[in-house]
Amino acid sequence: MGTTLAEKVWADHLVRQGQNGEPDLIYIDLQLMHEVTSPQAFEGLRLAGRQLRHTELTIATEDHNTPTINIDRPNPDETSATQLSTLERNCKEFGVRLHPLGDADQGIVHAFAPILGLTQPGMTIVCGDSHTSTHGAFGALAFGIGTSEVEHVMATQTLSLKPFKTMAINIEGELAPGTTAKDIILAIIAKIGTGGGQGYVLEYRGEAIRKLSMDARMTICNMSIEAGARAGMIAPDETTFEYIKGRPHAPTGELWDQAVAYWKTLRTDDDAVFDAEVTLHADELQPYVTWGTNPGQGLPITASVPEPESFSDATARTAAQNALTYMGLEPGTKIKDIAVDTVFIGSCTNGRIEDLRAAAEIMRGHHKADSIHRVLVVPASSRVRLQAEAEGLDQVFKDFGAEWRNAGCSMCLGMNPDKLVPGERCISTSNRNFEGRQGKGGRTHLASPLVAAATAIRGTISSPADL
Ligand SMILES: CC(C)[C@H](C(=O)O)[C@@H](O)C(=O)O
Ligand code: SF4
Repeated sequence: MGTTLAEKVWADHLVRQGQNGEPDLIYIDLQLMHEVTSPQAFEGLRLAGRQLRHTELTIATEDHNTPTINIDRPNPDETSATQLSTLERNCKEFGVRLHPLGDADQGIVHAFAPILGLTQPGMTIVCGDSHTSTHGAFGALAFGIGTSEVEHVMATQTLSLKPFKTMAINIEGELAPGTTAKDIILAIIAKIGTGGGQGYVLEYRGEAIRKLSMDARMTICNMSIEAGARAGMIAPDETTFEYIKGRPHAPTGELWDQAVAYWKTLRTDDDAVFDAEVTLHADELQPYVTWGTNPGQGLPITASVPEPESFSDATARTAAQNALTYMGLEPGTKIKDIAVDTVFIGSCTNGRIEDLRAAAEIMRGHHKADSIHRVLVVPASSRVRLQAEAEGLDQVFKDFGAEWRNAGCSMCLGMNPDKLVPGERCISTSNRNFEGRQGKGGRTHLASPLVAAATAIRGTISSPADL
């Protein structure tokens, strides 16, 4: 019997196979790092008097606690300032490469690495961050780990793990205009639920996936964790190789040819069997928007806020009831009738250059609705910011009445000054709509950059087709 892509990458990194139900020992090719989940790991190494096993295989950036304006001034938040200075001190002491705030390669951990060509097919990549699944878009086995595991990887370059189960997610057909990778993943999570992927590596396959750019594939893999999965992967193909070629860390010359030859073997065999399989038809998809407080509580934009009684499952019913109370929504309200205060375009889900281009395309020649309080456009990495500025997108955003910011996690989560105030309603291109996620009492509707941009023009949740 053949094997799946995930199983191939796993097998190629097996240091020692676990006996009698014990976990396997897996080699880790790359560890990415940020300020939030690294301090205790460094402290652990320090206390044990250890060094990194492979200093060159851990690379850090600053993203969660960084402000996105006045970055040359002292951080206004003391805790954030301490987090950042601690990372800087730790990286210096242990010799870890760091892209700090102000560096041209600084950015959200899941955005800066692919841009540098650090993320490559067939690698095992870890980070103390759940959205590490993003890197699976390249056919890497990439997943979030806890702080003690971060320390373990630093010390040994390995991890002790039980193999993941495999799930195929087939996306057949083609996306209609106005629908995007974000709608695919929101629809998947709405279908399988926030626990549907638990224990699995998801492999996204099918015609719609093959046609997606790398930026779009990253959007999909990014949110695998929101379905509860350990990781998400897409088999590498010409689109992948084309993206990597010529990037600073991409192999060159003969090594490039060897790499591509290996990467081409990284696909699920025709006779391989997945532990589970789900199919979705891209051509039937509409733009998706969440109405609740978990990423699975999403619906097509033309739907109405559901009645909690419509859920047959008691837990789902209570969850819907609580979500509606928190979100300040009445059942039966058309999603398109919901007025928002704030628009956030950014994050490791949708802050890449193609997302900004798509948003700018819609905003060009328009101005934000008067009822919209603020529109934040935040590039996922400093390279994306530079690229956008070279293309004049920053001017389009500014003319529109949006704020053009420096790179970072920004309003994706309330760990930096970009926060919602209680009751503020936001349409956001990020990946989590949990209570308080974007600031205490803030209300989040997840959507694509196209929907966010159209909403900024009309003031109520809208798709480009409504313009
Ligand atoms: C802070 C970090 C550990 C966290 C994560 O693991 O994902 C954050 O990035 C998030 O998106 O909630
Ligand atoms: S942008 Fe959001 S989801 Fe991504 S790493 Fe930052 S906080 Fe986490």
